[in-house]
Amino acid sequence: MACVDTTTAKPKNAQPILTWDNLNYDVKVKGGTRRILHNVSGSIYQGELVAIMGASGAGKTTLLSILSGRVRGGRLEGSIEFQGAKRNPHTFKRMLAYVEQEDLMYPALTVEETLMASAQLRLPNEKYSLDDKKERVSNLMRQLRLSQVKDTLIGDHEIRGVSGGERKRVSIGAELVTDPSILMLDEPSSGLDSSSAEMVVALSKEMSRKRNLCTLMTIHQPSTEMVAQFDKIILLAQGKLVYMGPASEAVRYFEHHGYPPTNSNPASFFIELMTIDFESAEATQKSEQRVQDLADSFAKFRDGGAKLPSDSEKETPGDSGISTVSGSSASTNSSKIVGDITEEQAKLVLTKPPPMNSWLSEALVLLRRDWTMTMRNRSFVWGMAAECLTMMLFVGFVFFQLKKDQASIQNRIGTLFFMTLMDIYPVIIPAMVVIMLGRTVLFRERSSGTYRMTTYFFARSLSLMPVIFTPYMLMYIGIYFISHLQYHAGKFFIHLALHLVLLFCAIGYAFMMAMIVSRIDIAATIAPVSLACLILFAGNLANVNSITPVLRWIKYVCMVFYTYSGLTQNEFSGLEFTCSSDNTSCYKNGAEVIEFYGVDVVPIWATVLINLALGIGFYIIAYCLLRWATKPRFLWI
Ligand SMILES: Nc1ncnc2c1ncn2[C@@H]1O[C@H](COP(=O)(O)OP(=O)(O)OP(=O)(O)O)[C@@H](O)[C@H]1O
Repeated sequence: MACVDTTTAKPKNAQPILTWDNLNYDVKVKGGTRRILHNVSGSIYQGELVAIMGASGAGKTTLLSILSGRVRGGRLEGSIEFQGAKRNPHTFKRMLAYVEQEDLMYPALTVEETLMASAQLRLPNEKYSLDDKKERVSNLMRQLRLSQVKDTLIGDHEIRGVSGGERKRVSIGAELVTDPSILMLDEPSSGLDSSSAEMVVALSKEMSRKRNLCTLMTIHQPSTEMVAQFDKIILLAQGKLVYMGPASEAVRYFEHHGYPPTNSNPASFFIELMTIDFESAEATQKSEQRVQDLADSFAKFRDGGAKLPSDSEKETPGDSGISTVSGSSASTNSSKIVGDITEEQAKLVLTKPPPMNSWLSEALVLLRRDWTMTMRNRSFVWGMAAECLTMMLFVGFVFFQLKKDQASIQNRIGTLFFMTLMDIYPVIIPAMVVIMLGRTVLFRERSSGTYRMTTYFFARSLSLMPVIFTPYMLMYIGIYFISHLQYHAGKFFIHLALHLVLLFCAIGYAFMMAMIVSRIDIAATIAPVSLACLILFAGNLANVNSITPVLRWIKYVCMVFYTYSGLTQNEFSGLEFTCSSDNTSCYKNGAEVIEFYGVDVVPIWATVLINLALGIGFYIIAYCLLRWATKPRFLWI
């Protein structure tokens, strides 16, 4: 009797693109460890569309994460080979396109901008001109049926954008813009209506065929039509492999092993078989036993050569018909492609690849992308402008046209201190939120090695500066003249320089805080407290010379202290004040005020330089934290 191999359904003479052997994965749980995957082995070929299916908690995402090299924590055993050799982590991620369950993209970019940024960052300029990249993106949009929404924003729960199905296709497109060998998708149908989910699966199949790509996806409960699209399925139950082979043979396999189909949808039938019933202790034990039997049967079946008797009517000598399921097109293509690995690809497997493009080209692409996003963040841009205009009018008219009497001393000090605080609170917190909003996309892009961290850091900081510096400088110029601070060109420019440097520090501080704390709500609580501490040492609320020596040093790392000190010295030096008979104490000139407030410890030029150094220090710390916080800590075998 003719038999068919149902575990691999491999194209003749083809080498698998990815093979995994005896994968065991354990995680720490309260009171010990829990095994999530048990001795899972398998292989996939180019041109195949493969689904990992199983009930919730079966270990689908875990298996996909391990195969993609993105599993964190726990203990991993076993081996994985890419194109017949041990994987090189640096190069594997360039050959792999990984689409996470959540569509992690910038909501303020359009579909075309998102794909174009991916093409510009991930395709080498040496090989592809800008026009080539545009053409590639345009073809991709056509293939993924996205052309009609190319100018629509990606969107999120706040910004109206493309539909869920379209967003998923953009996520796929952003990964397929290069020519990966393997596409992995984690639950691509989750959250989509049935027709969008079917479209995603159908397009994945089309892409696999056209590009000779191996596509592996986890999927919870596909429709009958979707199951029919898969070349191969991998069924997991409680982390155990219960079937791996052609999708079309799965029902027959279970029937042959004593489980006749109970549902017209094969996926529902498989899930029923593999689900643990928690209704009662007896039901749980029975279903756990069934899963164990299924896993044992499959292990035995595979060890015994994985042959199912073929249907007599289908039987053709020398050809089971099964391998055609896994890829009539795949079979021809696979053997061709495996032999067709370019010299360049072969080299990549052995060595760490150089960055895709030059530092400058990468930085310019990111700067453009970040600038577009910043300018589309209307609440941030207009919020900054409105805040500065309001404060200019408010502060300017509270401290309107200051005179030279004794009351004006307090008012001048009030104006300068308030202006210093304005550089801090209203800048740091919104800037921190804006920086943190892109964290998830940053993690995704770093995991796939899309760009250098230095270019990201440069672009992100630079794109924020004009939006903050411009309204703030205009506000300070306005207040300066409305309040009538000393009309002296030198003093005016020093005043602006002191603010500019403090704003530079504030953005660095915001970056640092955004890297220290991973959640916006926590950051929004910690940042004001840390700033309040700094403000205490600014020299206005407490006389810095009278603070206990144990804490007095803090003023030397307090950027607010330097700016306030510089502004006060700049404004008061050279001023003469009038005294009237009502004044119980009287400052005759600015020098006396400066001395009384103890703000002359550091000369003005030094306050500017020290703040510049502190600012650079914040950026350096923020950069180191960025590298550390976003460093992929994946287990690798
Ligand atoms: N790091 C971990 N620590 C503890 N338990 C974990 C860890 N990772 C995974 N698990 C557990 O392992 C099991 C498998 O998880 P996994 O996310 O792979 O399942 P899944 O099949 O993808 O489920 P779903 O369809 O619901 O997403 C689950 O019970 C999960 O709670």
